Amino acid sequence: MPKGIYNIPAVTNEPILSYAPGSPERAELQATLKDMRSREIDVPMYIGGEEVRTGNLFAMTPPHDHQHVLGHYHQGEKKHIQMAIDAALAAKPAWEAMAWEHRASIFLKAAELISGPYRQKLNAATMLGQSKNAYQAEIDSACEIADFLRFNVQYMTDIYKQQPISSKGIWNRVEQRPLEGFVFALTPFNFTAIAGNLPTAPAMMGNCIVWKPSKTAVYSAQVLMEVFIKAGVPAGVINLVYVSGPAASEVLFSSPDFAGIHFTGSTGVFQDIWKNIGDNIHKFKSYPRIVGETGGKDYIFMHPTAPAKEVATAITRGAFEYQGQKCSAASRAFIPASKYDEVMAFVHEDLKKIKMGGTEDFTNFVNAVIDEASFNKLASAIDEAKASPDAEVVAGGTYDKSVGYFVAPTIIRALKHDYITMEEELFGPILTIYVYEDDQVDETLDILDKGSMYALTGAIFADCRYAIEKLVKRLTHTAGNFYINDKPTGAVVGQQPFGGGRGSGTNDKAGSMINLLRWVSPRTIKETFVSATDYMYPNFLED
Ligand SMILES: NC(=O)c1ccc[n+]([C@@H]2O[C@H](COP(=O)([O-])OP(=O)(O)OC[C@H]3O[C@@H](n4cnc5c(N)ncnc54)[C@H](O)[C@@H]3O)[C@@H](O)[C@H]2O)c1
Ligand SMILES: N[C@@H](CCC=O)C(=O)O
Repeated sequence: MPKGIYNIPAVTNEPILSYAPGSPERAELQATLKDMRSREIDVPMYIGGEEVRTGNLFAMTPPHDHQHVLGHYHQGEKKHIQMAIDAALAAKPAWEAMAWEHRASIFLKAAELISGPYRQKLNAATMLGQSKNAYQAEIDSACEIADFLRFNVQYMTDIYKQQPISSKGIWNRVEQRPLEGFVFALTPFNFTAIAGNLPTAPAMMGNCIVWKPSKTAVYSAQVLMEVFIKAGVPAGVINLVYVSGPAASEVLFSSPDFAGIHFTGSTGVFQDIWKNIGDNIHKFKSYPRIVGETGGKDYIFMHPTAPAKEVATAITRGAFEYQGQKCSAASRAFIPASKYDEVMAFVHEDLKKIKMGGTEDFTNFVNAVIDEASFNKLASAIDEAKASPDAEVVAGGTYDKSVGYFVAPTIIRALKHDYITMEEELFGPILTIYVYEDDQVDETLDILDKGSMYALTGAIFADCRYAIEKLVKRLTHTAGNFYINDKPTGAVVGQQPFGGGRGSGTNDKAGSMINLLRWVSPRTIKETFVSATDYMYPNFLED
């Protein structure tokens, strides 16, 4: 039993290491990459604390070197999902009963392991398996995941501390119960931090989890699981399975104990999942919590007063870092006609210098896209733009999949504001620019607002405070994360809580108290110190 009302250690963001030539972290990361690349690993599923091997092996390969095998994972089938559900339900009573400070300790320890002894292993796994360069891996698989774990522990205690008032003679309390049943964490390929956050956020609040990562991010998911086990997550609390999404959904959404889904991925998949849950609603013991952060058509809007160099830099970083595979990546830009040539001149200067290649060569700014399906989709979009009378490819436009899935940073100029790549998410290093007449700011804002189903991130650039004020107001519902004079990527846990509206998701803000509140079901307790002994109220008495 707790013998105190504890405060957790002060929480701050994990510092980003530089990996500059000669730095110790660069040497350590290079040695880890060499070691991990040189051997093949065997990756089991983890169900109820047991390593489960099926012998149905799938190869894991670096997207930038697809003939090199990093190892194999054991693919499961529907019965493994049922085993994971059973394990989660079996682990639940003890986990739910554990005092919060012990849950907190486990996840704070996981953060320390990630920022310390596991830092380079998790970075190297992300670099090799998901083709992130050292900087992109560091901000994701070292800093963002450590921040999620630490800040969420802080938010958990803040939630527990929020209590109602009590009148004289009574004591009101709110108890934050975990959900009844299990939570399904369905995670995307593009951020190791998100893959780690989706199972741990509900687990921290006392829930037990079935976790299915993307098949293209199993290599780093395995390292995350190693960390969770080392940190002391008990058997059955987080069960990691590799089963196809549709097969997993069929079993999970038929279980009466399904209590919620924590999803990040594409909008189409989320909408199918929502429908599926709706169709099965009569089967569940409670109304499942549905939390999903999905796609985007994130924008940069340049006002005629904005400086060209700053906008060009935001384009290069915001659209092409991690090959544009951030849900936050700029994929459409609105540039005034008077500034277009100047902005493009700066962007061309950047693109001339950018190197593209594998992640083990630290000088490569751009690496490979995640897999062949993505490569083919991006290559087709480029070919269609080249052939279309409504578009022009004004930068990049080349691709090659002979060694890795490489697509050069590409800019399409849309000659019509509703050209397809102005509206649909491609999820790759392709930015579409629409050039507007300087005196058509209002009309262009309407196009921006109505031109896509998404509302995830957006950035405005302006050098006039009246213009900034106007744009902030006019674009209220176009982005859940809005940037003034900065690129639309790179939200930091604790500083810019992340998530979007409209088709981009439920906007439950990953790494915030709002998100953690979705994983609890509060019970209000009223205790009366001296109970009433007379049913009568004074107004019923005779004069
Ligand atoms: N809004 C955000 O915070 C955010 C963050 C990261 C990524 N994203 C979005 O994620 C997408 C990229 O990630 P992705 O390619 O891994 O997404 P995805 O939708 O293809 O996959 C996400 C997860 O769902 C599973 N899945 C795929 N099809 C399924 C189906 N039919 N039924 C059940 N599960 C299925 C996948 O195996 C994976 O584990 C982009 O659209 C991006 O914008 C959004
Ligand atoms: N925190 C990241 C989230 C990206 C999602 O894929 C960003 O803001 O760029």
